[in-house]
Amino acid sequence: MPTHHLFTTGGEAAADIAARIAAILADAIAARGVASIAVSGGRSPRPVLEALSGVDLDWGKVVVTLVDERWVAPDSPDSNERLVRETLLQGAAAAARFVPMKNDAADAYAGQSAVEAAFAQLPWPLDIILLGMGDDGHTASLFPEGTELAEGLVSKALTIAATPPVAPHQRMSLTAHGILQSRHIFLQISGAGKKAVYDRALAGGAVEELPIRLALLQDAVPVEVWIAEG
Ligand SMILES: O=C(O)C(O)[C@@H](O)[C@H](O)[C@H](O)COP(=O)(O)O
Repeated sequence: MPTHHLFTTGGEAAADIAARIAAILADAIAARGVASIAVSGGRSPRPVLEALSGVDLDWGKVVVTLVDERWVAPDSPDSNERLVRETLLQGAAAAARFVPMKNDAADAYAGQSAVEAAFAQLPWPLDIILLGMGDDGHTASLFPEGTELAEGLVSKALTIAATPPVAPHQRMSLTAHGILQSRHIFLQISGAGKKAVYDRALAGGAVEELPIRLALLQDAVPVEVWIAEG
């Protein structure tokens, strides 16, 4: 059962998530000399990443990567790498080592083996995986009815190339296996619509129906969920 943190506004939730992330990263540096986090893209993480950027941490010992990426140029407005560079990797936090999920391959399928090789070098288990959830219950780029969903749930690889059924751009995503190679899973939920989907996911059922269940219906990795009303 996840631990829940309830807030009225997304801003309050974001500040609290950033503080929790900072504390875990600091503990990881103290214990192992390195800290690692994979963050999601989309809208939800932006205020978290901005708040985290201002935290006093030994950023040179922090590895930052992504939960998923859209297969677009790193300067595209749709690039999650761009989001992370513009928000988190500023000021002192620019000293963190960023590991991209996109390379120069013509498409995500052609680029996957090089991404997998780069990800194999990360310090697994990662300290924190920061997930988001779509209105359809997808997490990372593991979409309900996605062609690659079944493989993404059982693969022993860390990453998978995928084409979303509806959303734009080919994706590179962590697999379920990759997401569960972590010490902490954090999830951000905001608004009544997503809260309803979240409650349905938590109540149990097929992971294929609501892929966020891959994180919620397991007890190997502790999960914390920040729920904001708006
Ligand atoms: O790059 C992405 O699109 C994601 O990582 C994706 O899984 C995201 O977390 C959800 O779609 C929620 O997105 P919002 O936070 O924008 O609602």
